[in-house]
Amino acid sequence: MSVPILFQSSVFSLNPTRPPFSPSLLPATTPQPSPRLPAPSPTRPCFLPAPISCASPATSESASPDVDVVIIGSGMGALTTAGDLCQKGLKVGVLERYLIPGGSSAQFSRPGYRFDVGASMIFGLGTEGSTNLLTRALATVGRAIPSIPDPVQVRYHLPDNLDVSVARDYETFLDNLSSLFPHERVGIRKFYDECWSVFNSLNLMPLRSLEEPRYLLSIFAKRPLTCFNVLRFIATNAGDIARRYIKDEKLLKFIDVECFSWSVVPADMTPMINAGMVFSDRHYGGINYPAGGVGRIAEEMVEGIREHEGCWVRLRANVKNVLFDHSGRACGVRLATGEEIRARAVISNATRWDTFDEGGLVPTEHVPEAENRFRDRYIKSPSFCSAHIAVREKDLKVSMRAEDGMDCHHIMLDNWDDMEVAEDARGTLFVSIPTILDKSIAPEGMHIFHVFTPSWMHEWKGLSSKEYKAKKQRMLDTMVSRLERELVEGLSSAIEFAEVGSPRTHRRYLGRVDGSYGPVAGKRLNGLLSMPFNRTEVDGLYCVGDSTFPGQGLNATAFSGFACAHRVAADLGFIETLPQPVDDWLTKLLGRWRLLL
Ligand SMILES: NC(=O)c1ccc[n+]([C@@H]2O[C@H](COP(=O)([O-])OP(=O)(O)OC[C@H]3O[C@@H](n4cnc5c(N)ncnc54)[C@H](O)[C@@H]3O)[C@@H](O)[C@H]2O)c1
Ligand SMILES: CC(C)=CCC/C(C)=C/C=C/C(C)=C/C=C/C(C)=C/C=C/C=C(C)/C=C/C=C(C)/C=C/C=C(\C)CCC=C(C)C
Repeated sequence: MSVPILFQSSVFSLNPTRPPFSPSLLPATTPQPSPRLPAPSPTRPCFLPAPISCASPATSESASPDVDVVIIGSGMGALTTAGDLCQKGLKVGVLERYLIPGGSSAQFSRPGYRFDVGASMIFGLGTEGSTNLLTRALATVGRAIPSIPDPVQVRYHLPDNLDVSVARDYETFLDNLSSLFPHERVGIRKFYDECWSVFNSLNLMPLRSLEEPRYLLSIFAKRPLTCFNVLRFIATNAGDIARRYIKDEKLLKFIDVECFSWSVVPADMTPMINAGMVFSDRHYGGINYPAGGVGRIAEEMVEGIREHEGCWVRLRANVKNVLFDHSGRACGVRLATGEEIRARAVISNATRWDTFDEGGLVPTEHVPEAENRFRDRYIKSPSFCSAHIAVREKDLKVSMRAEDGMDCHHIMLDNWDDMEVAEDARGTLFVSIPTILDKSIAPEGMHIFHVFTPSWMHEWKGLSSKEYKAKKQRMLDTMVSRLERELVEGLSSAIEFAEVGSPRTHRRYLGRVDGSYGPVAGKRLNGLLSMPFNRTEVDGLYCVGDSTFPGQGLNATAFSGFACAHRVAADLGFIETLPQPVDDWLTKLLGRWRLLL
């Protein structure tokens, strides 16, 4: 049975009859006034260097006020950086090309519904430790949002009838898995305990910029054993550790799927630091759904940033390129409208490719040689074909109640060989039903299903409009029939409407090259240290988000946001560093060492 696709060309676009979020967040036509530099700030310390003048000859007086830092994009990486910088007393401007903030963590509305653009499985909203980075990001702007704990991170429906629930409680999860592989009971515990060892170390540290030597020296001095434990794992991948303890090939395949489900690469290519975070935090802080939808996090961040004097967020502000002064230092941005905004530092939350590739934000003559190293090591991961589906509960033949055992997140795979990308929706199928946790995001009696499967841009190129629509319909039908067969009987006749997004949709609405989920290692790399940090080789230009250490994921990009804010604040004189020559020398030394890895 074929499921009708409604609004299919406008997925992620806004319903004009319903504001996407509180009206106070609607695009500000006039940014809040910010004093021109070098206005003294009460929090600005005496070691602040003289302001840099951005004297682009082609630059006329900008209509917008100058800021300390201008940020391109409003993904979670950008908003975390902005929040932390505002809190440190800097004047920050955020420019987002789309109508809603949050990038892949935004939400779009249809009458009565709030759909999460990206995944609904949220790490980092816990209350304890130092790795609850979304909670911490919200706190920088004085915000907190209620969240709903998810008792099961994910339920896997895998080949060979392997059905595994990842319970919030660690021991319950180990028991579930060990009952399926009793001969590997010891190995299973050893592998996941190693993940805890990484996590416990990270969770003891204040998480800041790893390219700021004063911070690094201070945490090594305070917690030497913890740091050496992190160093022990930082150049390894999860597959290496899993193989050390586990021999059963089917169990190793399960661990591949466990890694692939968030890193989009198998365990051998997944950095152990990230595996340690994900495989432990789900049992520590847990997976928590933000009440009202994932987009609430970005909305609250924006409201909080706007409350800081001189800080602003502008929507519908498409940055065309970065501006440079006579010395080659990045000193502002030019919008598609021709408007120019000057800043002492520029941060790009666009992907590395959208920042540095031809036609990107940085003109070719300013692209540093060092970018070739990134291109050589990292490739774009595939994008997704996704469907946001509104479903009538009364027409389903299964109970959708958590109490009856229905989980919010599922991963389905019919054939081990199809894990990475299989054409026509045969690959890994990701399913989230956030209304199981939060009924407020859909009308009474309705559910939201968000279903997606990896898909490459090239499969969607060169299609006529009719072929494009037909392909979307085929993908939707395949995804729905897989789901109906394995989990939700009656689904196809309970669908009110569905909106399908392709890699082309993700490119268009999220501004991500080829709609990619993010960078993945193009060849086997040693762990995480070769991933770029936030500084670039261009003076005054920084990157934040999933193209920087430690990669994809909201909590990961929030880490990159805190790290970026720390390094930028240090470079602009808002945080005390080691004396400049020593700071420079040690940072260079660290950079050289990372090149050897
Ligand atoms: N469960 C989860 O953990 C979860 C859920 C959702 C998203 N994610 C992941 O979160 C990460 C978030 O990523 P991120 O912070 O790197 O960013 P992002 O891609 O989400 O956001 C980047 C933002 O920059 C904007 N932008 C790009 N170019 C621009 C330009 N020229 N001018 C103005 N704005 C521009 C885009 O419109 C977008 O809003 C991704 O890895 C994503 O896959 C994870
Ligand atoms: C010398 C040097 C440099 C150094 C030294 C040593 C040290 C000190 C180090 C340190 C380090 C650190 C701090 C690190 C950190 C890290 C971190 C924080 C990380 C994080 C991570 C996170 C992550 C990765 C996450 C992720 C997540 C994700 C991606 C998710 C996703 C999801 C999805 C997609 C869902 C799907 C499913 C369904 C729907 C079912």
